[in-house]
Amino acid sequence: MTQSREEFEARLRRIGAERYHDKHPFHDLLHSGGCTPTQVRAWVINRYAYQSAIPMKDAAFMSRVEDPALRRAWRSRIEDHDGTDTNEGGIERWLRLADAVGLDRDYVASKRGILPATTFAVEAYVRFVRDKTLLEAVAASLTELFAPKIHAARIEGLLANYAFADDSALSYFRNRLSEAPKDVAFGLKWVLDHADTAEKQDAAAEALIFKTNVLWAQLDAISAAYVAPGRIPPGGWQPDTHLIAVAA
Ligand SMILES: O=C(O)c1cc(C(=O)O)c2c(n1)C(=O)C(=O)c1cc(C(=O)O)[nH]c1-2
Repeated sequence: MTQSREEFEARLRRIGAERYHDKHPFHDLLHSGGCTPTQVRAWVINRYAYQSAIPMKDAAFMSRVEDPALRRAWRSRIEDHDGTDTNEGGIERWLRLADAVGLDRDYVASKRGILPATTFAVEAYVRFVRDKTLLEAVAASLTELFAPKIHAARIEGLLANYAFADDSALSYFRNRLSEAPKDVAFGLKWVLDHADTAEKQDAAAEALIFKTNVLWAQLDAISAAYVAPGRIPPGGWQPDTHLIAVAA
């Protein structure tokens, strides 16, 4: 049976409450100051896979949109990450975080050393957005409903617990606090407007679940490789390599 707008929105929010990666133990470790410099660096390196793929998935999305108004509403997402003449952009901000934790930013940007499972998860998201319906693609982006809370917790936790953390290092997250709400307000309304049958609502909910799995799998991969006992897969970043002379 088709759910009302309100019921369907509540269903989407429940998916976040149950499955979003703020529940992952690696985030508790990171935000509470329990990560070693190696674990923080492993997270920065691997999360770059996600950061660098986001504008590519948004470009993949836009390449399929016939409606100029939808493309116009969407394109700021690419600029938020890639930057403009007046905005350095999220990718550059992420590389500043890499600098701050003592990593060679060229190594991070090269994406060598990213864990296999992280790569698979991120590629699955780009492919999902390229291949599924537009409704499923927009619904998958709605994990951003839950992101501002984790970004705020991260700013607070990192500032309190790590010497590397300052306004410059954490500017990525502070910017997302203002960028994400505009994206998600648009995306949520679009999904609620377009998921007008039970089948479409189910597909949108499944897409959001898929996306929570993309996020969760990345943290599982980092934990399996870098949290004790820890087994780093062949080709994964080796601790104490590709550093610059700054203490994390
Ligand atoms: O730090 C996080 O926990 C987190 C999560 C998510 C998310 O929920 O997908 C995004 C981001 N950050 C983020 O910074 C970001 O730019 C972003 C874009 C998207 C997307 O699916 O289009 N998700 C996220």
